[in-house]
Amino acid sequence: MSDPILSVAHLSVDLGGRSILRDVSFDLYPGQLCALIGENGAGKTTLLRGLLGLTPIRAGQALMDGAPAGQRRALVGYVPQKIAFDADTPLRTRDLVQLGLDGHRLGLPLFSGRKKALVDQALHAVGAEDFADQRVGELSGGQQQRAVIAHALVRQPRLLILDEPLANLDFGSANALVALFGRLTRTRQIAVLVTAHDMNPLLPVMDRLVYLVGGQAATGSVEEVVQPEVLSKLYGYPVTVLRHGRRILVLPDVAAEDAEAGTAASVAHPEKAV
Ligand SMILES: Nc1ncnc2c1ncn2[C@@H]1O[C@H](COP(=O)(O)OP(=O)(O)OP(=O)(O)O)[C@@H](O)[C@H]1O
Repeated sequence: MSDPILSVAHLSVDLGGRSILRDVSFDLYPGQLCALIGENGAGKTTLLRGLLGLTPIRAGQALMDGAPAGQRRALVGYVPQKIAFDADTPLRTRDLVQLGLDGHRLGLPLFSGRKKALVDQALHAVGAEDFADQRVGELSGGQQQRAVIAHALVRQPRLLILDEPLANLDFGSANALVALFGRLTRTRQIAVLVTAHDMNPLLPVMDRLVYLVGGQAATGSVEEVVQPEVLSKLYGYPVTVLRHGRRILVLPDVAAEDAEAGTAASVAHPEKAV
């Protein structure tokens, strides 16, 4: 196997005097899609910002292509959370994608023919040709996501990072985007890191999983990570894993909690023991 494009080892981050991430480790290789799953406030965005060198790391390291992550931003296409455009934003999809080239190359302009070819390639890669000349503010949520992904892809990054790209999308649009992530990973052999609250939509394309709970992570394949023992340790209380068809649900293990409470009650009130 080739070298990892991203290697995170024992990463810890503090913010505002509070520990937000503790001892997070995982590797990501070209041609792999990794889902970073966690509830609100679990630390997903903080982890991404640490990787990008936007938030200081307290301990551990994040290497991109062997160098400290902040020094390798040219390798990365980043789509932050919650990008929205006003209906009257005077920018076509094509212009937004081209900004991905121009914004980083001031003083070193590309020839316009080459620029147009790169923009067309990125629009094609995300299936945005049909709305390339439409204003971004007039696009649907799913189309806007495609537009910002094309913007991030236009410089042909080796690592694509997407923060909550499925938020607020209907089922069909989310599934179409997930299929797009799978295609980009395989055909371009790039590494893709996607954050989400729910792992289910991403299961069909996911190679690796980083499951974050309160700043601590379990990492590996879905089979390795989504196990009651692994997740119970992470949550700090018993959880059960239910599989229904291709869907997975992680729930507090009520039976185990009741049993534990029963034991505690028995100890506290031995006369009640059966
Ligand atoms: N600049 C900051 N200073 C202090 N605390 C912060 C700062 N930014 C984030 N936090 C805290 O860090 C924790 C993790 O936040 P983060 O945004 O990384 O979580 P998240 O998993 O991305 O959540 P969400 O899914 O809601 O976006 C939260 O408790 C948040 O309040």
